[in-house]
Order: sequence, then C-alpha cells, then structure tokens
Amino acid sequence: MDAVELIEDYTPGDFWFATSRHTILGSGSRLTFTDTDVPALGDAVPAALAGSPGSLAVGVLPFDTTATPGYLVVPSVARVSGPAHPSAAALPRLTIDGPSAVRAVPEPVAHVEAVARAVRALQDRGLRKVVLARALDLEFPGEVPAKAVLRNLLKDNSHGYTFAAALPGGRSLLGATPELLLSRSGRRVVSHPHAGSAPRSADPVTDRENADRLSSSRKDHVEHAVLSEAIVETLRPFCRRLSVPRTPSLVSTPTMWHLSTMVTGELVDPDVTALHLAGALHPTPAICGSPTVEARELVGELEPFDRGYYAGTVGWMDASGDGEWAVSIRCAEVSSSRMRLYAGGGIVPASDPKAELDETSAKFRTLLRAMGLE
Ligand SMILES: C=C(O[C@H]1C=CC=C(C(=O)O)[C@@H]1O)C(=O)O
Repeated sequence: MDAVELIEDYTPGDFWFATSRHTILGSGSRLTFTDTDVPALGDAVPAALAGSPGSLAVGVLPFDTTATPGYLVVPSVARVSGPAHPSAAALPRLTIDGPSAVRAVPEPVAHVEAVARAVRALQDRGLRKVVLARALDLEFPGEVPAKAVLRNLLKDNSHGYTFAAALPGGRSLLGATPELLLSRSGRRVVSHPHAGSAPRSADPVTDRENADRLSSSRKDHVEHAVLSEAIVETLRPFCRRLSVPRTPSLVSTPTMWHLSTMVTGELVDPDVTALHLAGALHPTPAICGSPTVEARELVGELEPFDRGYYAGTVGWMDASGDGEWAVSIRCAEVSSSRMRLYAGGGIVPASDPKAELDETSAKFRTLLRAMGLE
C-alpha cells in the first residue's frame, strides 16, 4: 500500500505522520499514556513497547509540559508506507467550504503591542530571545473537514512533516511543519532547528529578494544562533561526535523561507531513546526563548491564551528507542466545528513589532492555503 492510498483510510482521531522517508497511519489505541512528567513518559513508553518489537507509540507533547499532559498512544493498528511525495502532489485539491466566522486572538494591533513590550522586557531583564504567538479562531457551520484539510496539507508540503494527532477530549492537532526537533536511528541522532524567517512570494523576483534579505539579515542570524547554540549545548553531553555546520542554510516551504542548521551526532549511550532526547531539548528557543525559564514566564505574561499542543512536539518512537519528533508549528487544533490556528515568531532586541505581525500572518498561510483561504 502506498501513502496516497493510506491517506484515504485516515479518519479524524487517527495519527498521521508523513515525512520524506516514510508515512505512518496509526488507528485505534491499545494503550494510552498521559502525564505531565516527560521523563516518566520517557520511561513508561519504551517499557510498554519492550515486549512487542515492531510496535510504535505515537503522539504529542504540549508546549508547557508541566501544565498540560503529554499524550501518547500505542495504536491498535499501525501501518507504515514509503514517502507520500512525489505522488501526493498529484492529489486533486479538495474544495473546503469556508468558515462562518474568523476571530484573531489577540487583535493584530494587540500583538504588535505585545511584541513591543517583549522587546522592552528582553532589554530590561537581560533575555536573548522570546517567541510570541497569536491565534486565529475559525468557526465552521458543521464539523471541521479535518480529513480534507490534511489531504490538502499533504499535497502542498513535499518536505518536512505533515501530521495529525489525537488530543485528549476528542480534539486533534493538524499541521505541516518544516522543523525536526530530534530523530534517532540506532546511535545516529539528527536535529534540524529552524529560526529566522521571510515570506515566500508568487512573484519570483520578490521571492528571491526576500530570500536574499533573510540570508543577509543580522537580526535573523542572531535569532538563529540562539537556537542552534541551545540545540548543540543540549545534545553535546549525549553525543560522542556532533557535526554542526558553521553557517545556517536557507530552506523553504511553499509559504516561508527559513534559516536552518542540520545537526547530526552519534550517541554515547544507545539506551537513550528518541523521546528522552526530545524531552531534553524541548522547549527550544525556536518556540520559547532564551534563557528558557525566563522566556516561558514572559510568554505567559504576554500571550492571552494557553498554547496547548502548539509549539510542542509530535512524533513516534518504537521499541528500540528510535523515533522522530517534529516541532508542532504551522498547525491548528480542531475541536468539532472549531479550529484554532497558531503562528509565532522569535523576538530579539532588534525586532520590529510590525514586521513580526506580518511574519505571523505569513506563517498562518500553511493552514489557510490548505483550506483555500489565502
Ligand atoms: C514559532 C514558529 O516558527 C518558528 C520556526 C521557524 C522560524 C521561526 C522564526 O523565524 O521566528 C520560529 O522560531 C511558528 O511557525 O509558529
């Protein structure tokens, strides 16, 4: 069975994870793990999988792991196929009836003001970076057509991680993120942090200009360095060899340009699982800030909502401890007829509040495009 056939079998509540290497569809739940203690989850999940080689645990960790529980399941049936692309690009685009109401949370002007306050707080408190997000609430006349949105996301995004995951209370998280928090395959670990952004443009000249401006933006390189340094610092004690390119690369999604750094390492201890490493890295300065504790506090002061499972991590692990955990951004939480889209951006002392608002608007386009709402 190929991935394009697999998507036909997806039903909301299932787990879906499509990468450039493979596609996973997990249905039903044989076991459920839910805990605010990530190290405890990191122990319980591999212990439960130990007797069944080949079985998988799949799910999500929230942004604030101390307040919201991680939610992982061992599906009753897990099917794995090859990559969905290139054939997924030929899927017909599904038409989605638009929402009956859209509300920005907070209002755009309030987000600009929050960013300005964040810039002042960074200076007053001596922080290097904080990530501030905003949301768009969409109300549909009936159930959110989650399967159609997922199919369009899969069609549009040939790179990165297109995902859907069940959340507690019958909700689910849908998205297509470019960012890998951590993968482990035997002793090999990979992290692919992204920070520093510019919008894509339909006009090739403007598109190239945006990319060039990002490549030479000092502010974006600072924003990126805070992140890549944190990833390296966390992974170094676990790895005997760590390879880190000296300068970030320019990468793109259909809607954004980013600076990214591919970090690869070799584990000292092969018993350290993908989930343990993801838990050690999270929350990175891609979605929280630096220093972590102070940045998380500032996020709580300035954002008028709970992030839930946005800016957490979504992925899978197997009985051997291998797995892949992507950063849950460019996503939306779906609950019956409601959908909450999230988008955030890294703020450093040189950030411009209006440009930060525009950046979040561009990041919403991953989901808006999949819904025909660009
Ligand atoms: C926090 C988000 O993006 C992160 C990932 C890539 C680039 C980012 C940036 O340039 O700010 C963010 O750190 C988001 O999309 O909601």
